[in-house]
Amino acid sequence: MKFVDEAWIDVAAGDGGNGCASFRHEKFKEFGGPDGGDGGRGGHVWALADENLNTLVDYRYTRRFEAQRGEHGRGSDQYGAKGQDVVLRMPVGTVISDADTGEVLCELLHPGQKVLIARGGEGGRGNLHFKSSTNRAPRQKTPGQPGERRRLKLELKLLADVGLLGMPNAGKSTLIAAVSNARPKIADYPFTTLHPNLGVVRVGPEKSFVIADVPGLIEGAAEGAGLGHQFLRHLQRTRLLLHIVDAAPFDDSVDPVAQARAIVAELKKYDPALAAKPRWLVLNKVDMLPPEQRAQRVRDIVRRLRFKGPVFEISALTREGCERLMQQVYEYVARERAAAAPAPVDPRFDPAALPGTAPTAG
Ligand SMILES: Nc1nc2c(ncn2[C@@H]2O[C@H](COP(=O)(O)OP(=O)(O)OP(=O)(O)O)[C@@H](O)[C@H]2O)c(=O)[nH]1
Ligand SMILES: [Mg+2]
Repeated sequence: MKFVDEAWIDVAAGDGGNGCASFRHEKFKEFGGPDGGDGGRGGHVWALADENLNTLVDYRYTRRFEAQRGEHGRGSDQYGAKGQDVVLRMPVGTVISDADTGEVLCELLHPGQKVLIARGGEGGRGNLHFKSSTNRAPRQKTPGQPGERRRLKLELKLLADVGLLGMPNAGKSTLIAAVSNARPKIADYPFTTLHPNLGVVRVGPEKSFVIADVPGLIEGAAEGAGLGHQFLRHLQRTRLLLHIVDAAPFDDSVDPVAQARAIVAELKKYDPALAAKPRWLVLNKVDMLPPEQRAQRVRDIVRRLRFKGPVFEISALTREGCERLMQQVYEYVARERAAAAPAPVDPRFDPAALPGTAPTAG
């Protein structure tokens, strides 16, 4: 399932340092020549495609990036130092455009691709360059040029790493709302979610993954019951499924184990490959279980399901256990990403054909 992650940032390259007007002062020499050095170039701002990143969520926290200005030139032929560059790491697949004009500047397509997004100002010239046969003592110097400033829009189309699976009302949307930036509709009636929702879960700086909330599945979905199972195709490219089970159904006649089994049966009917995907059992609504019965009820469900994989007890409502679950999901996803083959390079990509993308020597 495709999802667009967006961010707006302001970038400012460094201004160039000013050139200097100065004259040599030496003992016993009345007229020293000009010795004012040039200002240094301001730092550039670059975008760098990093295969280890997969969302732009970090750019929602820090939105302004400034490269260092160039140093001013000084006397005694001293040139100002260059300002330091800033390199912004972004996921492969990020499209960078000018937020004001809408013009697409570039698309980061291969890991390691580096693109100049704001050019540092050139340094000014010192008076040592202005010496001529007619002017031995020039006072001219030029100021540094301003660094480029732009407002950029970053866009990334991405795929969900993790899918939520479960009966209507199990609490899938409540969970995604508790842990991610997604704000789906939540209600105490089945089939509240009619369309898949995606959210970005951030567990730390540059540590995030994408989670998909799909409409609830019921027994007979393969034959079209409820909303059917067409939504399951959105889960096919995920790396992990979280099977959300309501561990404390309001109606006592509802058995969480039977509900969980029905989901697995539908999954198998839809696509055995999907059923074979890594799946963790997430028992939700544990806040509704009487504390003295909780451990026993959980053990019972797991034993009767003969579930062998990881089991989590959470309350999407009170958020108990949610953070720990997301940490573990992140670690799992990060390991899977590292093991996956690097993304293939798009042969259509030609940096020269795109405006503003030709990396210049920095
Ligand atoms: N007590 C309690 N209630 C919860 C918990 N999680 C969800 N709920 C409630 O359960 C109801 C259904 O939650 P949703 O998140 O809409 O369920 P869903 O799985 O997305 O349902 P569909 O979109 O219909 O498939 C809502 O009234 C939630 O407030 C929980 O951990 N504890
Ligand atoms: Mg829902």
